[in-house]
Amino acid sequence: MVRLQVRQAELAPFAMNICTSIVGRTKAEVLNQVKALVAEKPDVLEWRADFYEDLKASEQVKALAGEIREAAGEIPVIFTIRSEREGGEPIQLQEAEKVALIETLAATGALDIFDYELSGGKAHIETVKAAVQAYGAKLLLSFHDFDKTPEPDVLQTILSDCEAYGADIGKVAVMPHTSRDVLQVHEVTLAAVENARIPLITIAMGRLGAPTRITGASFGSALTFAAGEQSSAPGQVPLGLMQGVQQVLGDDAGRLS
Ligand SMILES: O=C1C[C@@](O)(C(=O)O)C[C@@H](O)[C@@H]1O
Repeated sequence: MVRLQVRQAELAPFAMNICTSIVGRTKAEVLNQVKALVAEKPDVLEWRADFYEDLKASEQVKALAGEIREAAGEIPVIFTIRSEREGGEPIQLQEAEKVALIETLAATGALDIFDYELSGGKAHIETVKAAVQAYGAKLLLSFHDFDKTPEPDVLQTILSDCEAYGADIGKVAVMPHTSRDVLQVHEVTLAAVENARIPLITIAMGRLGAPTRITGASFGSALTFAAGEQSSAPGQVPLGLMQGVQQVLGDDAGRLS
């Protein structure tokens, strides 16, 4: 099993690193959120740039990425433009413009990991991968289904496609409707991580799926997303609570007896 190497790697294999998302609409909101979140010491930050109001102004986006980097210090930052079809905010960019923006941002060296959706297609994935990896950042290929939990064989294929398409990290987030759906996310993860050579992140969203955000490490998931000032997807546990839980799960100070 491959672990995501960030700050709390020593907690593995019992606990997960925790990521929290910046979802500001304006520059001021983004920077205020970064400042507030950094003070809470998440292991990873995600800039959900689809929330940002002016993605078309690439020079401003570049400058803002630099300011986020500076404020984040040592905390790795994921750059994400979640598409509307996969649960993101409406944006003004076409797919090719999104890819071009990622290329521009990768070259700045300000961001550590770039999330790109598998549904963007092979050609775009190749372009993003080349740009991101050329500048020493990591490619995270992702898949989201806000309506349902796909069948286990479909989920399995999606996770192996992430690796086959050259990702450094793979991620799926799906919506469960039954407890069996939740169990399937864990089962698929357990099977997938046995063969994977990259870290995998799996999430069942919503209230029903919330246990996967807490106990994912036991089944091989590498990272969990917790709510910062605002949540970025349904079912996220507040950051402070999640830190407490993962700390207890991950340390060997005898708090679990
Ligand atoms: O892909 C993910 C996972 C997520 O959707 C969640 O369910 O926590 C939250 C998103 O911000 C992130 O990009």
